[in-house]
Amino acid sequence: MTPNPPALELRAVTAGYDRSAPVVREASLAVAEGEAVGLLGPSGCGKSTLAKVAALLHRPYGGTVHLGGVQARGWRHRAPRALRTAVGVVFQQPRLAADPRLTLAALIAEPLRATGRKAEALARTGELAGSVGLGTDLLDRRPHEVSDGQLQRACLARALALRPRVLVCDEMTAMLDASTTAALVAVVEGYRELTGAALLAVGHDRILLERWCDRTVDMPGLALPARDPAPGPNR
Ligand SMILES: Nc1ncnc2c1ncn2[C@@H]1O[C@H](COP(=O)(O)OP(=O)(O)OP(=O)(O)O)[C@@H](O)[C@H]1O
Repeated sequence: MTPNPPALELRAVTAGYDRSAPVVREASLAVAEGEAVGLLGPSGCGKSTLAKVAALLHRPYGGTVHLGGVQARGWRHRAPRALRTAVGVVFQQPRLAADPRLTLAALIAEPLRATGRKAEALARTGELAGSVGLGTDLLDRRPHEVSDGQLQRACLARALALRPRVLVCDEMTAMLDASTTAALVAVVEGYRELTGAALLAVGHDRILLERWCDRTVDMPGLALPARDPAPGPNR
């Protein structure tokens, strides 16, 4: 029997913000269906950049991204809907990731509305809020009227709204206290148990990621060894 393709696969991805000096060079990584992989590495090594590439939010200069064996050929809004909705993402700073004008209810329902599922948005917003431990009394508030932890719960609910097969958590708990961290990790694990989704969790906290994930990888180790220079005439 042919094994299932990885839920997420990055092949020799080169990415960054200046083509002449990419921050990620030929990074390769595969996350199997149902697997949780922790991505570790020092600050500034390019973890978030790679996470954005994996979530189809940042176009790489080279290499390919595959979701469930399907190669991505567009990025951001140009990515085909089936691929865009296959991956959910939660960032470190909920205040940068959330539109300050939206109520938490509208924030959570954003992906459902954006994909034309208005009735489902109405029906499921309360359930999604409940699944991340957010009281329905908070749903009419805007981001500036809730705590970072509450807002991050709403961002996690938004990421889960379309039931993604892959969840990318980029330092999701870096700004949160220990009990909120444990609660959000438990939500992600509950979702994965229910759906078999794969997880790419990015962070600095080796202890947390080693406890949370099936395995961890170190960002510098993802880069392929530099190619040997082309042999010269005397080699
Ligand atoms: N939008 C951007 N424009 C230009 N440079 C950027 C941008 N975002 C990140 N960088 C630079 O790319 C490099 C890698 O950043 P990235 O955020 O991917 O690293 P990181 O490993 O996630 O860091 P940290 O652990 O501190 O979050 C850094 O030198 C950073 O300054």
